[in-house]
Amino acid sequence: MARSCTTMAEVREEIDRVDRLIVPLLAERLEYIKQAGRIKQDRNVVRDNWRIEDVVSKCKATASSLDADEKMVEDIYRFIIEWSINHEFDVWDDIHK
Ligand SMILES: C=C(O[C@@H]1C=C(C(=O)O)C=C[C@H]1O)C(=O)O
Repeated sequence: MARSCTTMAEVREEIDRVDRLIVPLLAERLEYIKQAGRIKQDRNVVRDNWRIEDVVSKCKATASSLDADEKMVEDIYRFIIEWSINHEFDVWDDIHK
């Protein structure tokens, strides 16, 4: 799947290309987090532990199907989800102030 590179310039070109794919997806994901903060009626359900584990297990399954590093994916997703929950709390609090 990844291109075989022979120079660091090529490696960095590919990393920059991949990052230009990842960042818009992170931004789109965050738009849905904002909508969750608008839709949820109760502050107590902003953090849904069942859903956190559901997201992590689905992402690990995707990583596994690609033969990618499941632990890396889990660690990054747990960070993204915690960041998202903090942002969702900010959105919720702003709407209900
Ligand atoms: C978006 C939600 O809110 C939170 C954010 C999640 C995420 O970043 O995927 C998952 C669970 C929630 O604690 C949700 O409940 O689905």
